Amino acid sequence: MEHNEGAAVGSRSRTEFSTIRHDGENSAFLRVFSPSSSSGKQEAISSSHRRNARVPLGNVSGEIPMTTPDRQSMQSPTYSLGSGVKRTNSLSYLDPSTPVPVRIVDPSKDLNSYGLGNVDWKERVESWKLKQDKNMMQVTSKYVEGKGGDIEGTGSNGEDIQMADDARQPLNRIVPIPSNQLNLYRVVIILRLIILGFFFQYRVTHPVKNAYALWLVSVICEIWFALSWLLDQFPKWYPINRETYLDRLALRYDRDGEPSQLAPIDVFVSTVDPLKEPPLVTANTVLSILAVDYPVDKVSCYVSDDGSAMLTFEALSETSEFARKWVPFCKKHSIEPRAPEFYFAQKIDYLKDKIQPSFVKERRAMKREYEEFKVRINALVAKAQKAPEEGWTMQDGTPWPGNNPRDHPGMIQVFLGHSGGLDTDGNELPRLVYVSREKRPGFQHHKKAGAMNALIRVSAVLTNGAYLLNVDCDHYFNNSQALKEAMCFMMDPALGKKTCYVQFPQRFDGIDHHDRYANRNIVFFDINLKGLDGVQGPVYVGTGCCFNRQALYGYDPVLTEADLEPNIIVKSCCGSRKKKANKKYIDKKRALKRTDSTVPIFNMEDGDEGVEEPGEEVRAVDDLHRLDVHGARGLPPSTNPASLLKEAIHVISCGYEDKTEWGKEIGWIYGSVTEDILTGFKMHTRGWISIYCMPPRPAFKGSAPINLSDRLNQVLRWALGSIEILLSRHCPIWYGYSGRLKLLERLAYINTIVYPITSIPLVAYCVLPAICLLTGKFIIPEISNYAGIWFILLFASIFATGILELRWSGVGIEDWWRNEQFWVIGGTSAHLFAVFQGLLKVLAGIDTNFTVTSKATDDEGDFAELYIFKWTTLLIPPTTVLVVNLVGIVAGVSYAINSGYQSWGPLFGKLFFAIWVILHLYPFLKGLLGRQNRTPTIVIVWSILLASIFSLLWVRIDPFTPDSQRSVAQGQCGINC
Ligand SMILES: O=c1ccn([C@@H]2O[C@H](COP(=O)(O)OP(=O)(O)O[C@H]3O[C@H](CO)[C@@H](O)[C@H](O)[C@H]3O)[C@@H](O)[C@H]2O)c(=O)[nH]1
Ligand SMILES: [Mn+2]
Repeated sequence: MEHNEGAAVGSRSRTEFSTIRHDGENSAFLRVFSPSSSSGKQEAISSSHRRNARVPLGNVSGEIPMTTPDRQSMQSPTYSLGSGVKRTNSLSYLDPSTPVPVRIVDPSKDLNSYGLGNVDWKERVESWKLKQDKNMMQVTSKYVEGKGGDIEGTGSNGEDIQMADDARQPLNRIVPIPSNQLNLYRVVIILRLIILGFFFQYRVTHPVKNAYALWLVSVICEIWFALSWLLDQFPKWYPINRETYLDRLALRYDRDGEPSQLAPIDVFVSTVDPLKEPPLVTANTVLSILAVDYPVDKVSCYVSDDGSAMLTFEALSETSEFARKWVPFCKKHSIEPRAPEFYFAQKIDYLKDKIQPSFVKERRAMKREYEEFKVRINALVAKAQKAPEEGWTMQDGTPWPGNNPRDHPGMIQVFLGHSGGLDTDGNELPRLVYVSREKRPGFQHHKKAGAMNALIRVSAVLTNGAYLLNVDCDHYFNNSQALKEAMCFMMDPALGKKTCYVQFPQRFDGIDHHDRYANRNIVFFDINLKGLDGVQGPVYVGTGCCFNRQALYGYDPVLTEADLEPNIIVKSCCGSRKKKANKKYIDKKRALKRTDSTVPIFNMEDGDEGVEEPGEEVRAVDDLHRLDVHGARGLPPSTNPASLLKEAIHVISCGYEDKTEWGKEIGWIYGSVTEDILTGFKMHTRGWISIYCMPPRPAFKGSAPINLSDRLNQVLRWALGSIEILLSRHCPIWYGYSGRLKLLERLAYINTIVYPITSIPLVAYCVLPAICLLTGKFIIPEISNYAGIWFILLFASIFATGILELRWSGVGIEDWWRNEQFWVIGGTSAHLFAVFQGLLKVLAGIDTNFTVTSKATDDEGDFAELYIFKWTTLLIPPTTVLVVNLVGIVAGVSYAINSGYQSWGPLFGKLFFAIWVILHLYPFLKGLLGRQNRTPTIVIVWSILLASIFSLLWVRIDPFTPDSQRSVAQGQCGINC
């Protein structure tokens, strides 16, 4: 029975909101948008009603105190129904007659259909901006005072001066790649380009007479490959590395004994399916966030549950309890990583490094606590395996509102935080918020992008951090300093204003030693993204990314002429504290003042007289930097929590985004299953830059699908997402010519969306060797010495660029080779399907679904996962390519054997070609054959194959037959037998 129908009885006219108890222990409150009427019709309150809605606050404060630590009742909050308002039948309270242009992107647009959501939202955004501006001014004046004090007041103290000096040092710097490496690399690229020109000149002008079609196909393929090489190569022209200075960040914003000035950050975790994304995995991620090394009152963790699962909710409740012990333990002993599962999986050598006995003891106790926690979570999971007929019920007998994941009210519950009780050391914990946005049939929910946008709004209402960081539920903080790393860029005077996000590379646990299916994507993360970092910044990859809230709201960055300079700060820190550099700061300031109306007006010149003073430019930068300090927690403490929650529930209702720019210009952008690429692309076209941050200790770690079928499905989704973008209005080939997207950045985006198309020429090219072997024809006419040189040079230049690239990036040859292999495997399977599915989608309007990849809890160990074999149609094309080439080899070799010596020469080319294909598909073959103990099958197949080849060989080359006889035999056989 649907929860809706039952709950509708009588409740309809009684209440709007149900309040969940708020107990002393948990201090949690959940407000649930009440279920719809029995008719199942969509309902919501009108705006006027909503404002007047009386929230049963009395119930919130007058809770039954929890005296017994009864786990069950702690997990299942009780509802108490208060008197509310009547509902009306309007779907949403967006009043179409009220224009809500918060920010006009396109003035030609109808104002009524434009806006951030509604009047409330507009007010919110505007007050947010105002508050920020106010904060900036406060901080600025404070700083000016402080600065004076540092330099003159406590001037006698040398240390203080030193400190003040240090505090002005840049927070990050570009570590250039040695220019000799880079220059050689560039020279080789240019040479390769020239060689390629000559190569094509030869190829195009020398058709193969007896195999015209083969030649034509191969040349077309080669031209496409060359084009895609260009797209891939040139965005890697300016690779850079970066370095951060956490100590300077602390000196500047987080000094001991002073209130921290670090900006507040809201951290988002997305989860959807507790069966594929085990609650223990999510719990570990959440724990690593709660234990992060950042002022607790400046971190809030939002968990989006798109599956509206009571299991996720209860697991989170357990997690919040366990955090009270876990967080102080992490902080006391400064352990890493702060996700317990991965921390305890580390081997610790107790004999090394004088580990304190007290630590050993506490660690052991904590490990036991964690194991108990795990047992509780596993019990919840076990209980959740089979849903009761009537749906889940909470402890007090109230039905779980999310029983139908496609039709349920919005739910929010706040755990921990300011009023949520303290940890075992008596310290406050970061806020933890469970959010499950409303879902109703007939509404587009936009998958992950929709979930993220709901979180943007909820967080704006509840905590309003200046920055947002989002992770997938399986990507835990592996480095507790990650937020500070991001702040080294976001709070940097030179970069902060124009940086839309700081992307961290994705790193993974639990990948098989040889990374058979290139899951780690090392080439992409360590070569391509480093290259983009030197252009306009890395693409957004969906997780481990810290955003500027302003950029997500769709604002343009503050751009000035000085922005053409890559990183002014670097220059000053590298010693050239010259007048010229100094002038630039001043220029930049002026420009800023001129162009940016959002910057509060205060006299920046005041502190800046006497430009001659050494270090002055740095101070000027500091002033600039003041503009970058975002507001502290955006909400006054007096704000009524009940009304806030009410508003928060409202902003996650499913009609909320109707007729707004959410998903079009604001927030995560809709229209592709790779919402990440699209979202980042939009920001780059607005002129924002992004930053790639690779701390030595990886900031985040996730899990990846290590079995063949799951991996192919993941790659299929990514490729499909790219095709969706290619065929949308946001296609980087046509979109965004405002002059703010750098050319090389555009090339990179074009590359990330057209790459699936390469699968078509790739499949053709992989079948060609087999055809050649079977027909005895070839794609290249007999080669002259002159032509041969171009072929050899081409191979040499390809090889040389590869090697040099590996050198500057530090990527290993094995990773590179895996990447090459998977390029062929993915290309002949997933990418090919993606092209057709994508076309189908556009032509027939079939929606693509987001198939979430399962995250193994890795209890089996031994990479059992690697050998899981699931049949998918994706396997057919590569298998065919493989078999055809094997057959081709056998046919070719036996043919050559039959035709004698002179046929071996031409055969070589074809064989080489076919073997090239097979080598690339080798990991795929392994995946097809499954676990080691099933190998006999392949061994048999191979042995039969090899055996026949060798026996044939033996017969033909028979060393006992005299030469003369053999040539006779050849003559009889003829060429085309
Ligand atoms: O309706 C949905 C579907 C997915 N998700 C979440 O999206 C995330 C990514 O899903 P996953 O199956 O792990 O995809 P991956 O291929 O591993 O993810 C990469 O690629 C995705 C784009 O396809 C990005 O969204 C991810 O951030 C990026 O890590 C997970 O946290 C899911 O819970 C939702 O919140 N709602
Ligand atoms: Mn994932």
